[in-house]
Amino acid sequence: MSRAAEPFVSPSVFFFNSCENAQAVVNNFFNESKYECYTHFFRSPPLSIAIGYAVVLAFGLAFGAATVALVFIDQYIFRRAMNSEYFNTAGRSVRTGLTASVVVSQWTWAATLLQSSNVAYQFGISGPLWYAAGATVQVVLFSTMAVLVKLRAPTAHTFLEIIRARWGRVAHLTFLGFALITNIIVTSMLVLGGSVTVQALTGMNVDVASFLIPLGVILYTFAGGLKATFVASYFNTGVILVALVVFMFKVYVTSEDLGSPDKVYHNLQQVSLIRGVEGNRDGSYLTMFSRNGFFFGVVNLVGNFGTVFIDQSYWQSAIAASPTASWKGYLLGGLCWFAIPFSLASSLGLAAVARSLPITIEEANQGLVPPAAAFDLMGRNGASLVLVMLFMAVTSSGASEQIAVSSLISYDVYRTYFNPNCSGQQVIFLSRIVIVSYGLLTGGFSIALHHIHVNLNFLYLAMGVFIGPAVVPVAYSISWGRCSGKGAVFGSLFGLVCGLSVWLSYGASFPGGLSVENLQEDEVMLAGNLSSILSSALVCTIISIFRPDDCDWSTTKAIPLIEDDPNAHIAFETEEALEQALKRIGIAGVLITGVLVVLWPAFTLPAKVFSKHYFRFWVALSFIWGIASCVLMIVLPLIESRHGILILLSGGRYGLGAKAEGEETALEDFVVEDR
Ligand SMILES: NC(N)=O
Repeated sequence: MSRAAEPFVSPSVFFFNSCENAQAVVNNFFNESKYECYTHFFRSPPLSIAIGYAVVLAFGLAFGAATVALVFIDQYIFRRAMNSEYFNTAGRSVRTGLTASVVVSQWTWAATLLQSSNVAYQFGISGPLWYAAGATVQVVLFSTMAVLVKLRAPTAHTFLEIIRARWGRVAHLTFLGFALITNIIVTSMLVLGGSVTVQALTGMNVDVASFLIPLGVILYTFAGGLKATFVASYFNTGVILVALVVFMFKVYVTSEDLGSPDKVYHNLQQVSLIRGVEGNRDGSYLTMFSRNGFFFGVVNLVGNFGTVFIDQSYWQSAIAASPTASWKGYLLGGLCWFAIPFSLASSLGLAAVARSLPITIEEANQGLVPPAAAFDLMGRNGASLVLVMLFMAVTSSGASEQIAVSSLISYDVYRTYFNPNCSGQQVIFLSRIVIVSYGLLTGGFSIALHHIHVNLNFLYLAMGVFIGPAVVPVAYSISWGRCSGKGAVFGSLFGLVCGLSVWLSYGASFPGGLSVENLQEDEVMLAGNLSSILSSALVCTIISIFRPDDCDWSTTKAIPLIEDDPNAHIAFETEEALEQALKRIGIAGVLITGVLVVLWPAFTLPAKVFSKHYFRFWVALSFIWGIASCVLMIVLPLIESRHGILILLSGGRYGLGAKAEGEETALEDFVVEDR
């Protein structure tokens, strides 16, 4: 993180090591012989390069082949016509369980696994909570947007179509810029985090890994469109959550070196005494009183509003869901996702501290805390499991990003500005070209970022400065009829200029002037992120109050389809039910947000530095949340699609009775909500 977060050594404790390079030795306060005189953790890759290629290539190809097979069954056995509406919206009928599972997999980035443990490693127990809470609330609040899209723009394919229908060309182009920047930042973070970890664990060249990782994703996204990514997402989410449970049990139950909350607690206390955390109460890793943890929490909150609200992939999943599944899927998905950073970082991130592993700040900022902890506790099996988990996260989120960008280019560039009367087949053709080109391009971006020494931590913290200004105007586009196009455009551009000016000038004021290190300081990131989102919100709101729009949503309801889609026309009763649910969904979102980012952190403050009992309770909570999410995300989509599975397994002999005259196919049953 920043220099301010560098640990300090308590003067009351003397720690000796007899190494020749004593000054450069990192941690190892418990004198573990296997880490004697280590100056960094990854001296040599724990896995062979062949395993790296096997995971990156074979997994990618296997997923690609499985998805192509599913698409084949759907098209040729169940006679599903792949038109452009279906390719880009999955038929607007996906069920709650699968929607939630897709949300979990889309929102599980390389950073979710890596950066969350980095903040646990640097700030202690506050890091996992701030990471998880600060990135869950956006998904939960987005459930309101998901309902509003169904009510006010049921035929939309992208959120930019809504903006164009309301505010016209200038606003459309402005927010198209923000949307593409968001997708590029997110995809680069995915590929960069993935490739650096693949290199550390297997020795594969980062550039080669950056190029190969998007390839398998291209294959299945290319073949099956949005639904293919949804089916793959279900498997990815399942694997990630099972791996999470394995790691939790290893750290707190079965490990010979740790193996119980009490042992972890004892070691964390020892490390706090030897190398306390600057800005934490008593330098302890066991407290929510953490200045830099709090700064990170705010930056995390701001940045992630951008990566949900301005990322087409979340709008796309909302559009793809059936009306009732849209908001339920986001609420459930957000709450289940919480477990991934919280439980994983409370296990692997804290284990890295409790074992005093020789992980340098540079390695931590590259995202190497979980691979190091997993390798330390479980040897090659642990390293392999992290690799698979990471690959699952990168491929499923990467696929969503590819399909999101392909929709933006197809609908908002090609159809809007070049060929308004284009056919569905032209849209599918272009979508596929974009999927391939964007996949390759993001490999290139990630290589470039690596070569200019921009790491995962920097990108993660800086993203809100660039995309934060678009958050409030985009949210207003579907929720506030009086928000004007002028307010939205001026507000977002003003916010961008303001955020960048504050960030760059504040960073330049530190000794050494403008540099990546200074821009990465916690308070600099905090100032830049807050200026971006708040100044934009203020200007957009003030202009809209004085020069209001008068939107009755007729233009957004008239966004044209290319081929007809019966699910894009919402029945009157469904519309009424959604209107009634809207208020409750909004209240639920606000309540959950209040609990996660205000009440929960506030209630931990009286505990000051956690007692052993309090820490046991904390660990128990992370176990319950992790296991419940794992069971729900694996079982719920299966229960919802039991008819389809029965039909498929019995070759069509059983299960059709549940459907009216076999009106839905088996594969549809995996995703289709009862209407
Ligand atoms: N998706 C995130 N912010 O981990």
